[in-house]
Amino acid sequence: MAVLSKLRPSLFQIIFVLLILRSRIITLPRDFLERIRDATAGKRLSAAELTTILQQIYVKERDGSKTLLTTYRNRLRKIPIHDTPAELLASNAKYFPLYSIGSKKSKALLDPTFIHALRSLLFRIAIPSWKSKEALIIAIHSFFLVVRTVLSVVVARLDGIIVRDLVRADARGFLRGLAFWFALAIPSTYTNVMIKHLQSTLALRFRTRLTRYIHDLYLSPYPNLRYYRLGLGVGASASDQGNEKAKREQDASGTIEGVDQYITADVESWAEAVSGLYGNIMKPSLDLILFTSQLSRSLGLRGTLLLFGTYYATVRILKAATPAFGKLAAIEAKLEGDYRAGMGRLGREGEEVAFYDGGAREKDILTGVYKALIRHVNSVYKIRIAYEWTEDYVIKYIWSAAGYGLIAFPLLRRRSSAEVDSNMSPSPGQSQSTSSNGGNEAIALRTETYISNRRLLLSLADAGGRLMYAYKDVLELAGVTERLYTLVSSLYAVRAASAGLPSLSDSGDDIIGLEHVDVHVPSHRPLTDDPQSQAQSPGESDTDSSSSFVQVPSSQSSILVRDLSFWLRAGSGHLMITGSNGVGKTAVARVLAGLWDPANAKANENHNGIGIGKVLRPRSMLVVPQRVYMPVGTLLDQVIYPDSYADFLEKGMSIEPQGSSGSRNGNSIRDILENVFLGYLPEREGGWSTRKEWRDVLSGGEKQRMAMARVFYHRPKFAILDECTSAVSSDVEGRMYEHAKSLGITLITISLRPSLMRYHTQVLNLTGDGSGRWTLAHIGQGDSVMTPLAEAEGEGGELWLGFNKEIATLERKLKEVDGWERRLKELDGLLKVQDL
Ligand SMILES: Nc1ncnc2c1ncn2[C@@H]1O[C@H](COP(=O)(O)OP(=O)(O)OP(=O)(O)O)[C@@H](O)[C@H]1O
Repeated sequence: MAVLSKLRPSLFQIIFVLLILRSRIITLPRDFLERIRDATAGKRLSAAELTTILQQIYVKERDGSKTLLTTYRNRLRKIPIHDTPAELLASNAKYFPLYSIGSKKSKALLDPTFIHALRSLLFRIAIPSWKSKEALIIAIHSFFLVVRTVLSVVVARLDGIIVRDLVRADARGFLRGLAFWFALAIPSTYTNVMIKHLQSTLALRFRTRLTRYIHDLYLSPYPNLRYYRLGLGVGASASDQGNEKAKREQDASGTIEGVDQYITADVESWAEAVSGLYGNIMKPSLDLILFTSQLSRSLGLRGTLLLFGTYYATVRILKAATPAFGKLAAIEAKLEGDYRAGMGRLGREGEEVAFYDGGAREKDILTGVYKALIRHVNSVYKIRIAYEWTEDYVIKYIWSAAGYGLIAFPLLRRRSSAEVDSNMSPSPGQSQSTSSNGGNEAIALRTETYISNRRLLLSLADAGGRLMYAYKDVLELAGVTERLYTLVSSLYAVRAASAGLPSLSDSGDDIIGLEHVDVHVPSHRPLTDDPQSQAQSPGESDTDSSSSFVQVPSSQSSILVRDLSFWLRAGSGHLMITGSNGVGKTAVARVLAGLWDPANAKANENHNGIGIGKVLRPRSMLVVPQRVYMPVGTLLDQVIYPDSYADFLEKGMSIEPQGSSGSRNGNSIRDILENVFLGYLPEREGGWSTRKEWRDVLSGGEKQRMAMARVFYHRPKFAILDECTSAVSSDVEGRMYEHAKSLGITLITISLRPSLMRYHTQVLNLTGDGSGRWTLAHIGQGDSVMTPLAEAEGEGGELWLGFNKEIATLERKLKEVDGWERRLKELDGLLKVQDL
């Protein structure tokens, strides 16, 4: 009762009112609620307004942040979104060096690398500061956990008191105890609900923090382009000898497989595991401390020592029986990712598979991947049988037996002292009834001690069990932590395009070109072959991990084009790049766009102005790739990509032409579509704001024309067109080329079509004989054939002489057309004379 008296009625009242408010037992009238919503969340929007908002998606704020526009119950909702500051992303890099965690001992719970990884993810990303909302939630969560433990002790005591009053046949005491019991139930249940709620909220917040952080890293703009360059082969250092799994997980090229699985499922599992783990460790630990201190009062020193002995034995037994849950969880996540990636691929390439009628083959592939997953999950289940049996046996039975022993100990001790007392005969003044009353009281008190201790012991067993589960959870968390850490550290390890090279982008905005560049297929390898130096230890985390990796030619033979030099000033002409398939034409575009670094990029360090491996990359350029990308969104989004609707509005452009049709300035999206002969699309597809799977809806040629529409919308100074009109008819292709030139766009075309040559002034031919040779020539007008600018010997030159001869022949024939027409008229005249 002493414990209960400490709880003031005012606390109960406060909790009760809070509980009622939270559970919304009192509901306010609907009209009244609507009025409150109108006042706080703004007026209801019309259908047109809703459509506009859905199209706009977000507005840009002055401070660079964005406000997401969403609708809820037909009202506008604004959600401010702040990107992770670039300085924070950069300063955190030192906390994520590349190394393989969880190595050597699979069950090593306190493996320093795991602790480092967990600390980095937790305190650098999930809880960025102690003033963050997450920290506040943890504080409130901790408060409820403490309240819960205190309430458990109170309940155990009350339990004992109720039974004691029952044994005493004290009706008033029993009813009073019952009243307290009901009163205690309110804060107890509320506390339980709040603990669960706060845990879920915390998990969600962790997930959001991590997701945003990883998005900011992964979808980094040029020059990092991590979403692209990660796929080129800068993965975690899989060469750490102890980490077989990491090795398996990275394919031969060193990329991380199934990044989507890491960013979606793994982030979610990690957030849930971490938030759950806090409660699962904190609560039972508190229980253990508090219950043990409560119990030790009645158990005495020997009993308490026995209790600790039981804890120790339990930990030893279960540790020995615990399998490597972390590893198993990580492998399961990887296999899940494989299966998910397989399904995703089929979804994307459905039509291609259907043309081949490849369903059966795809089924085989997917079944194989699924079987591997199921085999693993099954084996985990089997491994768990032995573990869970041991756990159950130890926690339920050994602990219960130890509990009985511990409870019996003080009771039997009291009994033996009572027997000593009873052996002494009662004094003559003592009546029989007094002695029987004293015996009843003793039994009642013993029952109270027994019931309270038993409840505390049961709670203790429960706490012990949960701690053991928490141990298993930590092991599983280690697996997901390893995967997430691998992802974040690999993202940090991705080197920016030509990082550290002074040459890139300093060409101003007017020149595009290459100076003595060796083009190669990039292959990322550690600077050193010594595996120990690649897998850093957490202590070495201060070193910049990104400097450990460089792009190096995988072998000399992988050089596609050697010592390539050319440049083009905006408006000074147009270049065509040609050569046979696989010779490296697109590779040249990749180097120009900064996706691939030149093989000899580092060599220009000491080259006083003479650019070796130098890329002249203007800011205003657009590359239109072979495969047209169609983003999710409206028809308008297809034209303006990668601009958003907000950017489109900012540029002051309109969808439909302004003013009369005669005074069109070509600035409207309608005009742009007309120029690529897609003017019919808005009407056909149901308007500009129609959302469809455009990849499937548009034909191959239409997609390519749409890609050209993007060029006309953005009007870059330079456009690299990589066989992006191969499915377009030659007349439309020609007109699009003419229009691009009329907009002042300097073209670099990669194509095998000789007919396109007429739109260019220079031609770069990659010979494709394995030597990396090339020729660059002017395309002459009229009779003059090409003029070599820089020439290397090879067969490519002959090909170009052939093309130019053909052009010269065609042009000669065109000149003769007038003569033929004159002759035709003469013949017509002669025939008419003969008829007369
Ligand atoms: N990411 C990559 N990983 C490995 N090899 C690659 C990669 N990208 C391209 N290659 C190789 O580089 C070579 C040149 O490719 P590129 O795409 O530049 O050829 P191309 O001349 O444009 O060919 P095509 O005319 O067929 O489009 C090819 O042999 C190709 O297999």
